[in-house]
Amino acid sequence: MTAIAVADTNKDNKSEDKKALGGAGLRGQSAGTTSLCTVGKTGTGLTYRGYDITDLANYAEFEEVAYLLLKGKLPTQAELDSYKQVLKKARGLPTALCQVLEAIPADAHPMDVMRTGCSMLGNLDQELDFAEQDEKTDTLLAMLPAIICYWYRYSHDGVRIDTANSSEDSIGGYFLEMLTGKAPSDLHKQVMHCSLVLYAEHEFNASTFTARVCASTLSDLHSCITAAIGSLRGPLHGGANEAAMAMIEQWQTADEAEAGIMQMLANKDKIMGFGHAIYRESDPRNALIKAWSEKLSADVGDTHLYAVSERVEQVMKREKGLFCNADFFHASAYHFMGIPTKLFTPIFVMSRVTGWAAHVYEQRANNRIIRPSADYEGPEHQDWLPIEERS
Ligand SMILES: CC(=O)SCCNC(=O)CCNC(=O)[C@H](O)C(C)(C)COP(=O)(O)OP(=O)(O)OC[C@H]1O[C@@H](n2cnc3c(N)ncnc32)[C@H](O)[C@@H]1OP(=O)(O)O
Ligand SMILES: O=C([O-])CC(=O)C(=O)O
Repeated sequence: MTAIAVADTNKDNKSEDKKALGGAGLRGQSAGTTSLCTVGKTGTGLTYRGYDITDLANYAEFEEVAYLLLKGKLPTQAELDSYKQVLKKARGLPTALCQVLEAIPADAHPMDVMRTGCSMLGNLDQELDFAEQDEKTDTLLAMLPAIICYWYRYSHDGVRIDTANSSEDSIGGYFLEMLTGKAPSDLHKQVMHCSLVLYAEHEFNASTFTARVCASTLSDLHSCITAAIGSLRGPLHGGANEAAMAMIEQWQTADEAEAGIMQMLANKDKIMGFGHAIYRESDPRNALIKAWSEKLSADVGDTHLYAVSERVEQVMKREKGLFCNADFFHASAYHFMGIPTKLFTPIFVMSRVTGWAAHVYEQRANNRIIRPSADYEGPEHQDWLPIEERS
């Protein structure tokens, strides 16, 4: 009797909670404090340390935003120049890391390559004291583009690239040069700055929260970032930009796209690159990357992909009231720049490592181990059964 009464009460509480919190997934609950970012609050709804995302995306280089997140203020020109020099000098991959990357097969998932690369670096460049956190983050930020490009070029083209030598002084430009072996255009470098700025930070999203949970045990930086990469990999989070590309490239015309989306909605499929856990009306990053996608579409003489993407956006609004999140127009933008689809989410990592590291610093500065409770819904007490009496 008692057990049933308790179970019923829990059930009632749970449906009350569900109504109050809009469901599971810790939605609507504050899980800590941060001075890094607001999501869905004032202005366009996204700020980094008080600066609106539109200003940052339109006027800042990615390295300025990295500095803002990691060091707490926008850099002066002299500070920015010297920060970029530090990052540039740290790019060359250690031989032992190259050897590990060469052992990873060409059909590996590039996010697994990023995870392994980060983890291996944690063995070669150990964080022995939290006083080293800035230096370790700089090295990671500098090496993540090199890690993915070294593996990609070796496993796909049989080429060992020289990761230490590049005239490109920005992370975006360096990535494109390492990937293609050619100097990138100014247009492509501008798009990379915007994209990396948009992806840099987003409060307590799943991967950042993963990093903070790991940091709260007083673990090392590489463990926190490796864990975060694993969380970002999933298609409900960072992996959505690749999934969106796989979807839109099936369609040759906007009408075909409309029919395809209607069918997917009838099948109750999730449409990748749409919806958001926090934003209700729009994701402010969408308009910014969409504008670049349109520009790139004209630049490459695209005949259909941008039109397909726009039609998907219209149909999703009309049918479900859902809007594009940061990932949707990233798909076509990256595609127009000639970036292979499977490298889309690793670019997200190259940027978000700044937000993750800044959150690790915050967590360390005011730490209590993150350890929530759970509502138990398993069986009540059970009597022990010797193995021969079990069925
Ligand atoms: C950078 C980023 O990580 S942005 C997110 C990238 N992820 C994606 O694009 C994946 C597709 N989108 C989704 O799966 C979800 O919108 C998430 C994971 C982003 C957010 O999930 P939730 O917070 O649970 O979404 P939310 O509570 O707003 O969902 C409301 C309803 O809309 C539906 N919905 C939300 N997004 C979508 C979508 N993309 N396609 C179809 N239906 C959707 C949900 O199924 C839910 O319906 P239900 O109440 O009948 O179950
Ligand atoms: O905030 C989220 O849940 C997901 C997201 O948009 C991000 O991490 O950029």
